[in-house]
Amino acid sequence: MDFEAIPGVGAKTADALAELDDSVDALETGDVATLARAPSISEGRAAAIARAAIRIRHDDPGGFLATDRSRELYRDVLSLLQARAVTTYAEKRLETLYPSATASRIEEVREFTARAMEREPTAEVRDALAGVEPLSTPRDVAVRDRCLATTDAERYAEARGKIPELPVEVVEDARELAELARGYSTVVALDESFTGVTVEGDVRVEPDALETPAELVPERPLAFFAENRKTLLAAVEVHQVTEMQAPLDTETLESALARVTADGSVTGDDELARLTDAIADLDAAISMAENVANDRLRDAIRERDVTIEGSDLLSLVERGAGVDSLLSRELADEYDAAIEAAREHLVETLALDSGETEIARQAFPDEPSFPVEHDESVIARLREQLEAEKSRREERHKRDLARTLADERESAEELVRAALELDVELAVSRFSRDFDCVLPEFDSDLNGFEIVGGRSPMLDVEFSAVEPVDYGVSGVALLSGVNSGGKTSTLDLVALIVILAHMGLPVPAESVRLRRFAELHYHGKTQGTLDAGAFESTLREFASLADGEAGRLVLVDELESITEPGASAKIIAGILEELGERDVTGVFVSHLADEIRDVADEAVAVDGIEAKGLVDGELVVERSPVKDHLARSTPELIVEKLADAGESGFYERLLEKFD
Ligand SMILES: Nc1ncnc2c1ncn2[C@@H]1O[C@H](COP(=O)(O)OP(=O)(O)OP(=O)(O)O)[C@@H](O)[C@H]1O
Repeated sequence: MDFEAIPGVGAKTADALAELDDSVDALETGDVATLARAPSISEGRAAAIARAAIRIRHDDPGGFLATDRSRELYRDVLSLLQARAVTTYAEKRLETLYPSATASRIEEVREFTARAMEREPTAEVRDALAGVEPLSTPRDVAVRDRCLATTDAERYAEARGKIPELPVEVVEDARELAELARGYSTVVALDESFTGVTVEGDVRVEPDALETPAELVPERPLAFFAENRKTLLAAVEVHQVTEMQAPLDTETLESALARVTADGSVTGDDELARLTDAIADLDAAISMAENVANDRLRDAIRERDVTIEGSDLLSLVERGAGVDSLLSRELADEYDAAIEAAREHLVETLALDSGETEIARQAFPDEPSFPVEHDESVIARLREQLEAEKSRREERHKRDLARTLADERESAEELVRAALELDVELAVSRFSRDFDCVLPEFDSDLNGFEIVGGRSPMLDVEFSAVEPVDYGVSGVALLSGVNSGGKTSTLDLVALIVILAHMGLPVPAESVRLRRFAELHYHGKTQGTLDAGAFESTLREFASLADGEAGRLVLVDELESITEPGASAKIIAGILEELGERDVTGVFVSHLADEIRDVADEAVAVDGIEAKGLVDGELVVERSPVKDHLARSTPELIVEKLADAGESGFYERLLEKFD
């Protein structure tokens, strides 16, 4: 794949992507976690690359979010979704969902969404997902207790290339092979010529061994399962609690994984456990056995009255004969019993088998001496024997396990991928459930949007307290209304729903119909009057807005705050006229609806968020804008209230000015 064809991917990034085994697949599926494993590619960049690759696939020019405010809202939407993901993978993967004007992309995500909305995000599955992580590549395996042997230089090179995990040795003859067998628990001879040769130790002649590397180094296929054991088990659990169809037999995988430890060794075999314990306890057991013998002998000596004949004493003194000879004469039986107790202690503590017992018994000398000391070379031999037995047994188990698991790697990868993808679906499902969402309906006959019962999850009130808003606009409209009536919140709601709809996601409303927009231009409220320079550049921005392509949705919040009210009304009227002539949908929030209507050449639609009245000094607002209705302003409402109270004729006369 030509990575450089992806917009924003230069030669360096393309090289980094090429270093990944599965970058093509990751780009195809939007697997941001995998892409971010490429050298020097951050997660944010990986998400941008994945989005760019998706855009190429859909021939999508991008740029739907045309202003800072619309981009800001998109980030907010994304955060709401990401907060509902369990795994980091899903969080990153959600970043590949972006608002698009391209039908095929929207449709692709809508199919995913329809599936996602069916999913039940139970606490059980979320708990199971907490243990699932993207699979990691196992570190290189190095085996030290097994080696390959050959007499042939070419064969040597081939073995080094094919089996880098094992040491490969060149030998001249059977004698050197035997020597090698003393240093390794298993030697695999690769030459036919060794067939029939008998040497001591575990030496196998296998001329075809290089053809079956997994038999030679079962550690190779096992390393993947060992490294990813926890994730694989969690992925199995995810499949079990959701009753999702698994791509492999989960019971077989579970019982195989129960025999692998995270560091790649095998467990679950009593004999192996015995050998492992014996090796670990050997030093402690030998010194305990020594103590047993010495304690017994010490007691025996202490209790004994020794009568020594003069000639013996003379011989001891003159010839420097050791006390040992006296010991052997006087305490031979006690010594034998003490040594027997020490040997038994060693054999029993380490649970040695008969072959090992034979070696272990030699650790204590038959010749009496005090204090009793073990023979370290015998213990070294015993240790070697135990370690060799352990290695061979372990290798056999690993080979068994490798046979069970080797062909399951792809299915295991699929198992984890499915669990991680489920988390992406569950995040969408939770979002949809938390905010009572529906899938919106795209309708090419509309020149705007129709929202019924829309509730924004981004307000500064609890979602349960958010009042539903019905609002629809076809063409261009002004939105008037009382202060704090919810005009900005309505624009936010429209933008939020439009962004979600163009991402292919469900929207927080009872129902939504809308046209597919080309771009979203949302201009938030400007803070205060602009100086001449800033005013000029804002005006330039709006000129390009008026000239831009068809099919846009333009949302503008109180543009009048950029300059004095009279000039603002004229500017807004001018922009509305331009937009009205093009195929653009627009909502302009303004307190100057009356003034704008006065200076506009064409009729301007005005909707209004109306206050139903004042209760305890608080406005009671009907949040859904009333169509074709200029809402009364807050001052007007207050004057009206005072006039109704009949306190002074002044209020009645003042009220007339508002008509
Ligand atoms: N649909 C709604 N449900 C519940 N509360 C809402 C809703 N819409 C708005 N509000 C509340 O009203 C407050 C004011 O809303 P908003 O800022 O949108 O009003 P505004 O009409 O734009 O005000 P201004 O004229 O001062 O710009 C919000 O902070 C929110 O607490």
